[in-house]
Amino acid sequence: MSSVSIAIIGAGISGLSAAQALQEAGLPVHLFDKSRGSGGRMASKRTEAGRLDLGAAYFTARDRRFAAAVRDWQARGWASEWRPSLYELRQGQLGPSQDEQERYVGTPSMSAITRGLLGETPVTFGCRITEIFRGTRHWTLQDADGQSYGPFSQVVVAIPATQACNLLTAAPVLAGKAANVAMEPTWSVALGFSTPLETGMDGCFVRNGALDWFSRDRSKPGRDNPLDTWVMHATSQWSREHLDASKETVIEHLHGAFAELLDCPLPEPAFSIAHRWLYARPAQPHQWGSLADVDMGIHACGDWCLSGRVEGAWLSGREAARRIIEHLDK
Ligand SMILES: Cc1cc2nc3c(=O)[nH]c(=O)nc-3n(C[C@H](O)[C@H](O)[C@H](O)COP(=O)(O)OP(=O)(O)OC[C@H]3O[C@@H](n4cnc5c(N)ncnc54)[C@H](O)[C@@H]3O)c2cc1C
Ligand SMILES: NC(=O)C1=CN([C@@H]2O[C@H](COP(=O)(O)OP(=O)(O)OC[C@H]3O[C@@H](n4cnc5c(N)ncnc54)[C@H](OP(=O)(O)O)[C@@H]3O)[C@@H](O)[C@H]2O)CC=C1
Repeated sequence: MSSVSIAIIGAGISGLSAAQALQEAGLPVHLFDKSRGSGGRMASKRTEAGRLDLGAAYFTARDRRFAAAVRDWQARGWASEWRPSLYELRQGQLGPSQDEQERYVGTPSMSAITRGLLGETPVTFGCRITEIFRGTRHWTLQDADGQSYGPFSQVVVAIPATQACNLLTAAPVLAGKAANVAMEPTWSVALGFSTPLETGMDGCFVRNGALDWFSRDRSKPGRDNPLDTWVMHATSQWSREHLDASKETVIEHLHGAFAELLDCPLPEPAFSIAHRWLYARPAQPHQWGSLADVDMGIHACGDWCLSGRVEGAWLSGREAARRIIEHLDK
């Protein structure tokens, strides 16, 4: 086996899932991420109201391999089951909508899972990769400041499709597939209240107008935020139509939609924050697993290759790793 590292661009759940599987097979990896930390859309934002899950609110585990990984994360204290009191808006009426679905969250915040998976893995943060070149045998990466990294035996591109296609030019078939995946935006807003809201709801599927979903942070296990914080996600359509709205406008609008829906008085929030996810979810899910030119040694993975959720992203990273290991074993 080669002692030259495998480069993984993106330290979200798909990149880290690939990294873990490759390292378990004895292959050295090096991760690159443009952010200051791991997690991507599964990260939590550090705010004056505590750590807030402004991206993925929770995840489910329907695949047995992913369910086994989640049990391992639970045993390590990185994740717990979340049993929210769920509501739904149906024909204009809010009502309880409990189900048997098991849902999980990172503890004490969503970030704990990717922090745990990252462990001691070599990583370069604050590094936006802009180009990937293949020489006669190896790959070289270049970042936005013109700095080069390499050599690498293989490259795994584990970032949203819209961004991935720019890095996949060495493999035009892969670049073409990524270019055809539209990613939808999501505006996310958190509001914090000094007095806890008097409602029995912990989470609510709204899917109407501006609001898609909202949930109460303190109903999740391991949270000890000083305020009663609520995170709301706008629908894809509303987010698209308000893509360039100011954060203040978005907060005001989602606050208003939340207040109209609630079954209790809503005091003025003591804290508010908005975050725009430009590439939140693929418009249509694909069942590719991962994309690869195995002979060249270039792979793409992420939620857009499989289901558009945390589970799909994790499975896609595993699949990219499996194909690399299989090819090297030949
Ligand atoms: C608001 C919102 C709510 C969601 N809710 C849920 C939910 O309830 N349940 C669920 O299962 N899923 C949910 N999701 C989806 C889930 O978060 C994603 O499916 C999953 O986290 C995607 O992981 P990933 O590794 O494919 O990509 P990402 O998490 O996007 O990771 C990609 C990483 O690559 C980095 N990167 C990008 N470009 C470059 C570059 N050029 N160079 C270096 N680094 C780069 C980014 O910084 C990022 O860290 C939600 C997403 C959003 C935005
Ligand atoms: N905003 C984004 O960018 C974004 C949001 N995503 C949301 O993530 C969850 C995850 O989906 P998953 O399949 O893992 O979870 P669920 O089984 O909880 O939800 C799937 C959809 O099923 C409906 N649903 C589920 N339970 C109930 C319930 N008790 N009452 C009413 N409805 C329920 C609901 O919508 P649909 O009926 O299918 O329209 C759920 O959305 C999911 O919420 C995504 O919207 C993922 C990625 C990006």
